[in-house]
Amino acid sequence: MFKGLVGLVTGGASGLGRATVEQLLKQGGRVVICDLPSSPGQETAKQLKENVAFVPVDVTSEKDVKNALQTTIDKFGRLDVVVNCAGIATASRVYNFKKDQPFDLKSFQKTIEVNLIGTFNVIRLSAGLIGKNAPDADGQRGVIVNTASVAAFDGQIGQAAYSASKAGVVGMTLPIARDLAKQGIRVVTIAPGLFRTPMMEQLPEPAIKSLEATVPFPPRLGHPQEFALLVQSIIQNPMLNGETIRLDGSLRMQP
Ligand SMILES: NC(=O)C1=CN([C@@H]2O[C@H](COP(=O)(O)OP(=O)(O)OC[C@H]3O[C@@H](n4cnc5c(N)ncnc54)[C@H](O)[C@@H]3O)[C@@H](O)[C@H]2O)C=CC1
Ligand SMILES: C[C@]12CC(=O)[C@H]3[C@@H](CCC4=CC(=O)CC[C@@]43C)[C@@H]1CC[C@@H]2C(=O)C=O
Repeated sequence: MFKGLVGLVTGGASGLGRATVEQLLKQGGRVVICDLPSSPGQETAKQLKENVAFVPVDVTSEKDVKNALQTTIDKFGRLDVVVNCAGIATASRVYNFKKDQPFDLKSFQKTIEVNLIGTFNVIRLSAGLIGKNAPDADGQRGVIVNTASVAAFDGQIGQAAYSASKAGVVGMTLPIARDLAKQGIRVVTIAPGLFRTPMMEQLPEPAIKSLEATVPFPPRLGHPQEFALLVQSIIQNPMLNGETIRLDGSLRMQP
């Protein structure tokens, strides 16, 4: 089923995105990695060698995303699957009473811009291309997978911007799935708990250890490959659509 499949993965140079790129390639797919010019995307594509291309993309830019889609067509001739992993994590309380300072509005806007609007930008621009595929026996033309976070549901202190951005991704999942249903394009969102990636590794190891202890089972950070396996299952299972799936070892984050 994956043989010849063409995927585009945003944030594909690192963490959950990179694991997804590797899994799609392992299954016989071809992949376009979209990530910031400053990311290790070029080296990643070189390491992975065949059936992979890197395109420098800021997901908030219409021009960049259109360019990535054109490269996808030029190199691989079609697009079947989009996986949106690009994202940033920011943390600040709504008001810092010690410094007598409100939340910086630019930081709030940037978080929404990348995590929510960037995801929407990629979906809106790629849907037309996926819709050009001939339908399979089930009428399916392709799949879009988004990445939210459990912070969309149990946002912690300091996560107003991050949680709002991820809740937006959860909120748009069903309406976009409905918008694209007639074309046979499915839309599913994954809400990961805590995964060991460079984003998580910004935290000091003792903080990571104490976070791990809050995960009921298995009491550890998720491996990025476990995220990639869920992406694979979503692609394989035609009944999954319009839904957000928590992937969190039953974690409910504390305030
Ligand atoms: N690691 C974790 O525990 C969790 C991660 N997530 C989400 O999963 C997604 C992937 O995160 P990780 O792999 O952990 O982080 P990461 O920091 O390892 O990877 C994120 C990638 O997104 C890219 N990126 C950032 N802004 C971009 C932009 N404007 N345009 C294009 N690419 C951009 C970065 O360059 C980076 O390569 C993010 O959306 C994150 O919010 C959600 C829940 C938990
Ligand atoms: C986003 C997430 C939870 C966080 O808020 C942190 C982030 C790792 C980097 C961080 C460093 C800090 O000093 C403040 C907190 C945070 C922004 C975490 C990575 C994954 C977490 C998540 O999405 C959980 O669902």
